[in-house]
Amino acid sequence: MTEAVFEINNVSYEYRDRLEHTTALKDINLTIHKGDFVAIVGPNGSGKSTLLKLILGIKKLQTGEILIDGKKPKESTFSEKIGYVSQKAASFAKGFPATVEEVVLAGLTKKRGLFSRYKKEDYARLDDVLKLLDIDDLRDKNISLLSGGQTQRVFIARALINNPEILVLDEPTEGIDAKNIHSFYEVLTKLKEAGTTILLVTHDIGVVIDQADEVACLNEHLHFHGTNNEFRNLNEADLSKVYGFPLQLVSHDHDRQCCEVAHND
Ligand SMILES: Nc1ncnc2c1ncn2[C@@H]1O[C@H](COP(=O)(O)OP(=O)(O)OP(=O)(O)O)[C@@H](O)[C@H]1O
Repeated sequence: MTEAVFEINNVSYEYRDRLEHTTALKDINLTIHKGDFVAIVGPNGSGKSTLLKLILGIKKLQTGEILIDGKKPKESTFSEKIGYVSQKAASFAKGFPATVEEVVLAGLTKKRGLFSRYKKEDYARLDDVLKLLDIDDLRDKNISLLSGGQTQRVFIARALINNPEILVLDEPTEGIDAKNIHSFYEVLTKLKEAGTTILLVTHDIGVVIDQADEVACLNEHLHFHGTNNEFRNLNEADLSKVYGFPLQLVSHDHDRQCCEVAHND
């Protein structure tokens, strides 16, 4: 087994305001290894985004510990090696007056500074990521004129321009059509082959069990963490238990595949 990139130990999290406390995560233990493609699945409100935000240091830990590359996040330089695409990245782009090239290059701001000029190697890397995501023909277009799927690719390119070792994606295929979802997963496969660790939050269980190496099912607690084969071999009762609410498997063709899941209630 390769070394651990993220170690999440006994992590709990509550949103607190004056009137109420909402528990988002309870006692989560999860280790993610270098080069793995891990999908985090769970129903709405199950704590997926909260867990990603804690891992990325966007939210402050309340209970437990998260180690990145064996170190506390503050002592680690690893955060520079993480590319993140948030759930709402594409919707922020509406009405934003910038071209695709400008948005993707902005991914280098942390490395190059806000006002420094980009280098020749930055433009070479820009060419590479635009080609990888098949958006090189859009480079001079205003981002606000793109479709949802194209915009999502632009934000993935922006996360990739730094050559991250880890890519963290929060529901990246939301609002994208089937054809574009397929080519999006092809990109992830290429990145995985190149050694990138991928952490993907999604509702798309059918696609995920084909693509990811491991599946983690979250619903406040971590109900299951195992290989995609172990996940695939769960029976309906187990699946409902690990997913955290009653589910019915919908089989396709002759193969028993949990391509889709539906509420029983
Ligand atoms: N800013 C906030 N203030 C209060 N409660 C919040 C806040 N953000 C999230 N929550 C609550 O925390 C819980 C977990 O939310 P979270 O966004 O992590 O879930 P999720 O699994 O990512 O959901 P979805 O699939 O709908 O994106 C939910 O009950 C949610 O209502």
